[in-house]
Amino acid sequence: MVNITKEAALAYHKNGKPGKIEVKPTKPYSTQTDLSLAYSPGVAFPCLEIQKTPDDAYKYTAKGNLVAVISNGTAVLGLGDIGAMSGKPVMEGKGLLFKIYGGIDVFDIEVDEKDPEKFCEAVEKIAPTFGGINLEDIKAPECFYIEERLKRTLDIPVMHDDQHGTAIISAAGLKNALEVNGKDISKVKIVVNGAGAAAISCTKLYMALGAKRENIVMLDSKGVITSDRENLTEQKKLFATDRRDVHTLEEAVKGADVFVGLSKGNVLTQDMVRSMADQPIVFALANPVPEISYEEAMASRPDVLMSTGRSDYPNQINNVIGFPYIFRGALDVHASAINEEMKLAAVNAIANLAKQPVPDVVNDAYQVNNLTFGPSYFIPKPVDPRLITEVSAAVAKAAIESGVARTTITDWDEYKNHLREMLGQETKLTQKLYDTARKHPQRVVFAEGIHPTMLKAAVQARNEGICQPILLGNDERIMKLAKELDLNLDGIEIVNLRHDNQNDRRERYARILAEKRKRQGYTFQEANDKMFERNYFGMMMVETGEADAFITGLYTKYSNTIKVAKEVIGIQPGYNHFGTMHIINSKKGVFYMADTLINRHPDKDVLVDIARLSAMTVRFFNEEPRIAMISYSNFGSDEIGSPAQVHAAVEAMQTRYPDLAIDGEMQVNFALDNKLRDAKYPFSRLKGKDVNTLVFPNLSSANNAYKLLRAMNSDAEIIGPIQMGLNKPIHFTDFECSVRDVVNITAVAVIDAYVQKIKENRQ
Ligand SMILES: NC(=O)C1=CN([C@@H]2O[C@H](COP(=O)(O)OP(=O)(O)OC[C@H]3O[C@@H](n4cnc5c(N)ncnc54)[C@H](OP(=O)(O)O)[C@@H]3O)[C@@H](O)[C@H]2O)C=CC1
Ligand SMILES: CC(=O)C(=O)O
Ligand SMILES: [Mg+2]
Repeated sequence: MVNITKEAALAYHKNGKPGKIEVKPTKPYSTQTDLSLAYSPGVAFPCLEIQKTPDDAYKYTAKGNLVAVISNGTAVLGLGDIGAMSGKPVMEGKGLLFKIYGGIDVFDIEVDEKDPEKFCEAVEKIAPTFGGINLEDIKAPECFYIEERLKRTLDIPVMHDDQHGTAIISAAGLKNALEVNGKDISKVKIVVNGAGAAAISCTKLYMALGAKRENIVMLDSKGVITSDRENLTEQKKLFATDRRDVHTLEEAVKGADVFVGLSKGNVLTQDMVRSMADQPIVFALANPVPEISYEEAMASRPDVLMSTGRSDYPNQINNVIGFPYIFRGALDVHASAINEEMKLAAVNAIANLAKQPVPDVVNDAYQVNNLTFGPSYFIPKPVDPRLITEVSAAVAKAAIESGVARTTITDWDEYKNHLREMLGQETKLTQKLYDTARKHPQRVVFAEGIHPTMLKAAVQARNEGICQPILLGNDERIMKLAKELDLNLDGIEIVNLRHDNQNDRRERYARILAEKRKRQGYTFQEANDKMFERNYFGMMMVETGEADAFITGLYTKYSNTIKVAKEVIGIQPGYNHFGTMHIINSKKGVFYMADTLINRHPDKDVLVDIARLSAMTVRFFNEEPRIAMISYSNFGSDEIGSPAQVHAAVEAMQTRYPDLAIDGEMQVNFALDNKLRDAKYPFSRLKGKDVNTLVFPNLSSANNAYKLLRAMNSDAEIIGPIQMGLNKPIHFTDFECSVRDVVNITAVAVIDAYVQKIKENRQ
């Protein structure tokens, strides 16, 4: 749990550029021509096109991806009516969340106007700027009128987030919490504390899901809303109870199954929670202070299913899990509204996602091993990268089906890929690897079946359809671990090499290896002993064709694996060395780096082999290599030691491959900036070319370069290590590889195996 102090929060907002968001140009602006296009005279042309065809605003301006977060500051979080400008940090915060989770740009607009008519007029006048309007923190009952009117008068999606964003996510939470405790929504007794924007809308949606009005008791600041109370607003009347035995919260929650708080902090006591029915659901959603703290609720009884609106506790129910994705889906089909169908589609998509296996990135973000559906995880986490694909696609589909979309989407896979790319989660390369592997799945042996990362990766690779996994290891221990991690091993073979059911297999492998290495002094007995080691055994499976690829390295040191690979598999003809490459899949492009793991102090000949292998591997990924041989010196400026070796390797490569785009030695900045390079070294063979391959002078520099990128949490995805130069698809992992890393390597191994098979068939 994170402890946020006032000082830290103020410093966060103040430091650097004050506030949290900024506007950035999206078109070039460095030359006179750029400026003439961006502004006068060029800008007149799109203006006139839009005048003729208003929908062209989506084509020529930022409208289609721009949402206004508009508030008058009358119900800012649970802080109350603090005024328009005081609410600005919250509205900027919404802007930040829209951007990072939905890729949507936001102007936050604080309107100093409490009169609903005048407020609406202001919004209506600025609406042409935007593709959608997110109303925020406007108090009840005015918010109901405001939203209804703007929905009627505007032809873009308008949503009051505190009403519907909250309703969608809390309804998904309620649906799942009821699945956890096995209760029926039509029978549960629900107490809603609060009768404002959020509470009314949430309760309406619970009823749409099956909750019964007669089972609901709602309270406002004056206590239980009974039907005999005077001066009730229209919205409160909808939920006024005919019961006369309850007046206070304490009385209302007695025996209740569900408490939903959308009111203010610290109004629910531990005794009240204790008085509720078995396995009570407590959603204490007031912000920033919930109706009861997470700690207090959990200490009151062990069976409580607890949520708050805060990100620092489990089961966060907060509209952030809804609004970025709801607007994303609505904007992408130019929807004219956000309707009930779209809201229900979002509820179901969010609820279903919590039941799917959780990706590593989410476990890592919360520093846990294994989030699984249950009492402390029944709502997806806001950082879950699948929210954008699942929720936005469901919303967009519902908009199309319910007739409010003005454009359509036909290829949903492509749409989802586009969403992933937009957020930089997935770029084409990774997608291409998975798609290719999926078309040609192979039998992949995972050496360390008992390692949780490898076990999860094997299961995920099977789920992705990219391979038929074979796990090496003790079957009982693997099955026990799978049970603990809630993994299904259907379709995955386990080979316990100590008790292999193919009785003669170890012996058979030993004979083959001994025969192959007899001239290196190998005896059958030595080879037989080695077959008790997973790397020997697994590589022999590939060597004999009983499997297609092998993944190892989570437990084993490279030096050991390298030795075994050389003995069992051997280096490709025409090479004396092998190496590894890491791929940096960044917003700047895809870069290939070698040798990142194997050759510690390469001399000229080793560097030549690494450069040749790199060229071959880059072509394997369907790209033409453009290789910079890296050093701390440029084109001979340093003439001794490592730069001289690199220089000699470049000369050898250029002589041997006159058409290959390779040059050096050069520093990394010259490699990656061709303008800089061309200006200073116009003679280079790489003139005018964007380098895509970096061959480093030694292991320390290559290894540190990719690890530095990883440690800096850059946007780049790092794929690898990718083995280059062995006779068969034997691939290695890092000790610290994540599940995703291992699955990525598996995809590469599968393609590697498939390509080798094609080559063998041709020969
Ligand atoms: N987790 C989430 O995603 C979200 C949380 N919220 C939180 O919900 C709360 C309400 O927000 P919102 O609906 O927008 O605000 P509103 O101002 O529209 O509504 C507040 C409601 O709370 C009632 N209330 C105030 N004090 C009490 C009390 N002691 N007991 C019972 N009811 C009380 C008010 O009663 P009366 O009608 O008598 O004035 C009113 O009905 C805030 O704390 C907000 O942060 C809101 C949206 C999303
Ligand atoms: C989360 C939110 O919108 C609120 O508390 O007002
Ligand atoms: Mg709000």
